[in-house]
Amino acid sequence: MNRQQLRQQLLRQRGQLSTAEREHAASALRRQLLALPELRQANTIGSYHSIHAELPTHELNLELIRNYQLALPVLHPVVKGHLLFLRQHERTIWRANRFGIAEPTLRCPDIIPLQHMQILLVPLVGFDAMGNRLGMGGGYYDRTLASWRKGGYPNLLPVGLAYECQQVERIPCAAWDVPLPMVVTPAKVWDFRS
Ligand SMILES: Nc1nc2c(c(=O)[nH]1)N(C=O)[C@@H](CNc1ccc(C(=O)N[C@@H](CCC(=O)O)C(=O)O)cc1)CN2
Ligand SMILES: Nc1ncnc2c1ncn2[C@@H]1O[C@H](COP(=O)(O)OP(=O)(O)OP(=O)(O)O)[C@@H](O)[C@H]1O
Repeated sequence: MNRQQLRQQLLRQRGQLSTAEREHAASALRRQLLALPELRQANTIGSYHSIHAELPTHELNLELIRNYQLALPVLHPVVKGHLLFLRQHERTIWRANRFGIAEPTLRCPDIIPLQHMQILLVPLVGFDAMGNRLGMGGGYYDRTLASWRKGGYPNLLPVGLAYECQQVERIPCAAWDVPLPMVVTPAKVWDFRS
């Protein structure tokens, strides 16, 4: 199965989860994630607004913002295929981007560079036992993580969030794919670093 076929199959499977199953998974994942020792040392966390059948992140983001500075992705207005991360605050004005995802309106003082984050939560469509990741196909997070992979942000831990059903035996990967060091599912913390 190629990447596109695998993506379609995984999106179909994910789409079949009921609302109750999704909410239940989100609350179990929240418990796993908030108990991570790596979160104790963090002060700035990059997250995202879930869309479609993605594991819901709304409650998680509400909890995170109580204790951390939270940064949310914005499609880069100039550099195509790239993301910027913006600090969320009480005056943040939201708008839907071209994928229908709510993002903060761009204000330069709100930009948080990746070197100032300790944790970056990453959406995914599928992952395998090596931490390889399959996303929505835009390459946004691969570009975001390209410098991290080269050792650019030694204090940043990217963490994929997924349902159990998103795990597959093997993701056929491309040269630009950046394997994740950690994936958290409702049942388990997958630490691929050791
Ligand atoms: N919640 C969330 N935010 C994110 C991402 C993500 O995967 N999830 N992205 C991760 O990179 C970036 C946006 N990338 C996206 C790429 C494609 C589609 C999308 O819906 N594409 C098709 C449907 C694809 C399909 O069903 O096969 C569409 O527009 O209808 C959405 C987001 C940045 N923000
Ligand atoms: N570091 C990079 N530099 C330039 N192009 C890249 C880079 N990473 C990915 N791309 C391009 O992005 C496209 C989509 O990549 P891919 O299918 O791996 O996306 P994805 O990981 O599924 O999506 P996302 O990261 O947005 O969730 C590819 O055609 C590839 O050429």
